[in-house]
Amino acid sequence: MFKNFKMFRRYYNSSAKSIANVLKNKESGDFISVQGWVKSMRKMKENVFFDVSDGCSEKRLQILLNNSLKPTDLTPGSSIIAKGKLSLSPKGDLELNAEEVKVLGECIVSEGYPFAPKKQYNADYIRQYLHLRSRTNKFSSVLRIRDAATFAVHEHLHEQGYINVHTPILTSNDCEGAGEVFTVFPDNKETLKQMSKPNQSKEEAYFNSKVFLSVSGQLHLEALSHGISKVYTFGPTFRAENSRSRLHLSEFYMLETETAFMSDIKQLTDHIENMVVEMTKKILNKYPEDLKKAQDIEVDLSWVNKKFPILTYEEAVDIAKQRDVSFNSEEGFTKEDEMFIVKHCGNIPTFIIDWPKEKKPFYMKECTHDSTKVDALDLLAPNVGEVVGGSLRENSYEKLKENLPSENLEWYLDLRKFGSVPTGGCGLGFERYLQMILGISSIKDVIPFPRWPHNCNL
Ligand SMILES: NC(=O)C[C@H](N)C(=O)O
Repeated sequence: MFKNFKMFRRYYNSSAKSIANVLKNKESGDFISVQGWVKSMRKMKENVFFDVSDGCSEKRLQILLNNSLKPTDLTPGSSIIAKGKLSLSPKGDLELNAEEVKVLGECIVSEGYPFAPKKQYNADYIRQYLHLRSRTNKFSSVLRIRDAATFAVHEHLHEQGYINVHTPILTSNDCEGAGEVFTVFPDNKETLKQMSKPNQSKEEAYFNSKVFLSVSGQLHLEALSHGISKVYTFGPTFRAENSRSRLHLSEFYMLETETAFMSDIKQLTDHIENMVVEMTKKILNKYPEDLKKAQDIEVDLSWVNKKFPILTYEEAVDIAKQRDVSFNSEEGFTKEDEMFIVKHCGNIPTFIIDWPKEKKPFYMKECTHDSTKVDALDLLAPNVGEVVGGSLRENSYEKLKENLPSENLEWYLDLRKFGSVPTGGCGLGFERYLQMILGISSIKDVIPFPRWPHNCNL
């Protein structure tokens, strides 16, 4: 069977190669071993044919095995390791003529395996099996695109000279001031008893102050941007919103950047536009197949070659009034308004700038041309509405002191005393970005284990 001893050794000593690697680097006649899960099977007179995927790429390898060698527990969904010689199928694709197939774990369909081979299931059905979701073709493509987008974030920002920093998850500030925080304190009664001082609430016993899961890394990022001028953080953030909508999660990932020496809102819109476009182009170029497979609907991404429109808040209000004459600017834009505005601007992600001060948090910089407005922005995207929020930061010590919401933030004022610089920053909702490029309706379908009210069992 083996032409010489060297080949024999190579075959039996080689550890299994990834399927993408085999298809890229091996050729007909090579002896290999691969491992993965059986996706579908066809039994013919002499041979059984089955497709194997290891999930690390969208690629599959067809394996053919003589019926006499077929293990009885070889079924769709089982995990296997196969050894044999590559050859070309009649269609010209590489396939494996297996000499040995070992089933590592049988997929016991009778135990209630929820996914039959080749059947399409809708997202609501698949979501009932979060622990088994990565077995489906669609969700494994979503996960690989999520990984590609993560990589694109780091690659792009490093190309632009940014430094990645880790901001804390436990924090005593509610950056956005919206009161949507999860409070953290020890569960252990003994620890609480030991640590509580008289008249102290149990929420304050451990850290001597109330501590929350971070709603945003911004304030810490601002602190770091005063020594390292271009920084970003990319991690989980938490919001205790009572929302079960298709666009909200209790735990989501946010990419936040902070740039020192940034003093014009145009610099910030350019930075965000560049970031969103370049990330998307990287994914489009490197993972076209997975992108197509992960998309719920065909998404028009031609905006990567267009300029993002910029509207003032007033202009956006005028557009929203065309949809609904009774638009109430007190209540702000609804999701429907946001979608309408984006559609009105040609389904290209659209910035809204010059926001009324009372609609935005304390840290945003007053516009020089109008003291009732702040240099804030929202980026609205097709399919999701707001995907990025950001602003120039108020760097006047006096103005900031006047508006500071809590004494806990004295340190934040220090930043304006010691080598203060104008800075600008933003936060991109990572899952909403994925929804936007994948046309996926529910945010719960772009994150492996979504958390939302009444749902944190797995
Ligand atoms: N870093 C940012 O500008 C994001 C902002 N703090 C937000 O949560 O919307």
